[in-house]
Amino acid sequence: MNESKSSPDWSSRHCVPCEGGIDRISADDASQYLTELPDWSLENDGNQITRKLNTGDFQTAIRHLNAIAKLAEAEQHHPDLHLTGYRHLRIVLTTHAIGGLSENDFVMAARINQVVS
Ligand SMILES: C[C@H](O)[C@H](O)[C@H]1CNC2=NC(N)=NC(=O)C2=N1
Repeated sequence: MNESKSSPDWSSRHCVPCEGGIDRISADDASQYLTELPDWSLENDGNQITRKLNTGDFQTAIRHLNAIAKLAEAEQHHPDLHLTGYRHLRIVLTTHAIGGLSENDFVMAARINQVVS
């Protein structure tokens, strides 16, 4: 395992436009990356990462949702956002263009952590 995989410092990076043509990140590498992002889990055979945020109330959930939407537009990488039970937010990241995980998903996860903290 190389140094960049153990300390990628995702939050200092930005998403790179992706329209395919790159390899999906393997489930093994994704698990390693998630040691830096403990609120996130690997799902769907290693093709997506998710975070659940149980906020205190509807307004807080909407505030987080709007902050994530603004970030997604700035980075041009867009998570699926599920708001259920009026205050439970589930965030799903995958790279549609490759049908799996790219570095963009980990950059977004780290940046989402910053905007919802
Ligand atoms: C060129 C630009 O990166 C693409 O259109 C983006 C837009 N946002 C995206 N968001 C996500 N989650 N996956 C993508 O493949 C994707 N593609």
